Amino acid sequence: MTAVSLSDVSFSYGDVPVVDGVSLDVAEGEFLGLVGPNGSGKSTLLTLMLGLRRPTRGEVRLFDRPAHDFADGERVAYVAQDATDAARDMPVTVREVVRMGRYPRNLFGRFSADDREAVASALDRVGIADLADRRVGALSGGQRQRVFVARALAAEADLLALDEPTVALDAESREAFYDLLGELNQQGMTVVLVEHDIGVVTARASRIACLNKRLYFHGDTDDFAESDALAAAYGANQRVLDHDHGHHHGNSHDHQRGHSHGDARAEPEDEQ
Ligand SMILES: Nc1ncnc2c1ncn2[C@@H]1O[C@H](COP(=O)(O)OP(=O)(O)OP(=O)(O)O)[C@@H](O)[C@H]1O
Repeated sequence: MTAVSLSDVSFSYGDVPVVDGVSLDVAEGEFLGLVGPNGSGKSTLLTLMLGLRRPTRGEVRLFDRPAHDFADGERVAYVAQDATDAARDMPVTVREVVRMGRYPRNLFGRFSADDREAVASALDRVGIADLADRRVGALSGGQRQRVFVARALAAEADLLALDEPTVALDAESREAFYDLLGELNQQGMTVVLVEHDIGVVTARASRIACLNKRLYFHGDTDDFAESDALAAAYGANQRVLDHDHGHHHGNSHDHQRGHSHGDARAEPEDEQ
């Protein structure tokens, strides 16, 4: 089955168009990397995919139903860009956050043995079982991201959507986190990941969508490296070099400045 299907989707904030005529499908079990320059509409497209915004034109379907029909937390888990910042001040434990995955609409429900088992198993799968009783605010950024993934697993989500989840992490933690996403994808989870570091995405994702308001590329990761879509989407004056795995990048400073290097090699073009 198709997890997400976008047909000619456009979106404007007021009269400012930010997504223009995007059509693409995400198959169940796929790992899609959504890349593009800052402000290219990636986060907006992700929220459209999840039915959190309605397109100004076109249609979005999730698991063969209109995306906006989905209840909060139903089949889909979303780790927003600022989720972990907000969590820093929450006076709750790791276990309590993961439990929320069991009751997206009923935080005060009674927990069955099944629920307890699902929470324990989710904590275990993301490797933070030993942190279950710690306060979320007392964790590292990488550990906190795992809490949100565990909550998605406890909710038995079929689609995990993440928006630049490792921006605040150091290089080692981000690699470990993406290894985890890769493992979950191997186990059947559909993953859609917005990430500005093209090298990281091409190392993990099976499919790439490259966006700059419109779609410049959608296809297999291997074909992306060969295509000139990257240069076209990022515009002239943007030189993309080989990814240097030993080089630390991807911190918030990098993020604001622009883009890290990708495996894909491209020369600037005159387009735009
Ligand atoms: N709530 C909003 N109201 C008005 N304009 C917005 C809003 N959110 C985003 N925008 C604008 O829409 C455009 C696309 O933003 P979006 O956050 O989707 O891009 P992005 O590719 O995810 O960017 P980044 O990589 O910087 O996170 C930008 O020009 C942004 O300023």
